[in-house]
Amino acid sequence: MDEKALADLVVGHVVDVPDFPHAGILFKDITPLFGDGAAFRQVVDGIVDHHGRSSFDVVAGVEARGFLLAGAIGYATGAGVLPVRKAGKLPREVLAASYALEYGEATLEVHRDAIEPGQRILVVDDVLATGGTAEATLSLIEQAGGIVTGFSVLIELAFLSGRARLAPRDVHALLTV
Ligand SMILES: O=P(O)(O)OC[C@H]1O[C@H](OP(=O)(O)OP(=O)(O)O)[C@H](O)[C@@H]1O
Ligand SMILES: Nc1ncnc2[nH]cnc12
Repeated sequence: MDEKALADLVVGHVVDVPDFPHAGILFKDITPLFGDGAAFRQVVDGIVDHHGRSSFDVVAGVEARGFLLAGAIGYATGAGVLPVRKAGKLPREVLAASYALEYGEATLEVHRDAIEPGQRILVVDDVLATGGTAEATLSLIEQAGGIVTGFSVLIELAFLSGRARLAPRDVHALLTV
């Protein structure tokens, strides 16, 4: 499926919800896309095709919505998944990074021993907004000696300029609004 068709597919499966979770936020609800098996498969394939299977060793997904994409890509490619979790969920020694996102603040964690030095990691999530979440994920992976080979998101909110915080890395968005 070409890039235009993928963007149209995402457009057709997103619901804009005003004032969620706070007044002034236009929330991009992508649950209809995950609920449509054919569409979900097309976006997973589109992400893998963009980066190329040989460009990464493992797929990192950011809790919680990023897990849905990472699980599917990690399974489809046989690469497996690195879960990037919200604070306090991982049971062993962690690396942590705190950050601000479009509508709040949080801390992300990975197990300290989950990343091998030089391991090539594709990071996936549903939405790139301010880039705070993605930048914190990048910092965790690099602290552990991993290499982020690219980012993929379903939707990029370009007016929040998150992409600039990840330069010069490859940031791939199926839909940019
Ligand atoms: O670019 P940013 O401004 O950092 O925002 C993007 C992040 O915000 C959402 O996650 P959220 O923390 O709401 O978590 P959820 O997946 O658990 O709903 C989204 O899934 C991204 O991870
Ligand atoms: N506007 C938005 N919609 C959905 N997820 C988001 N994460 C950060 N901003 C968001």
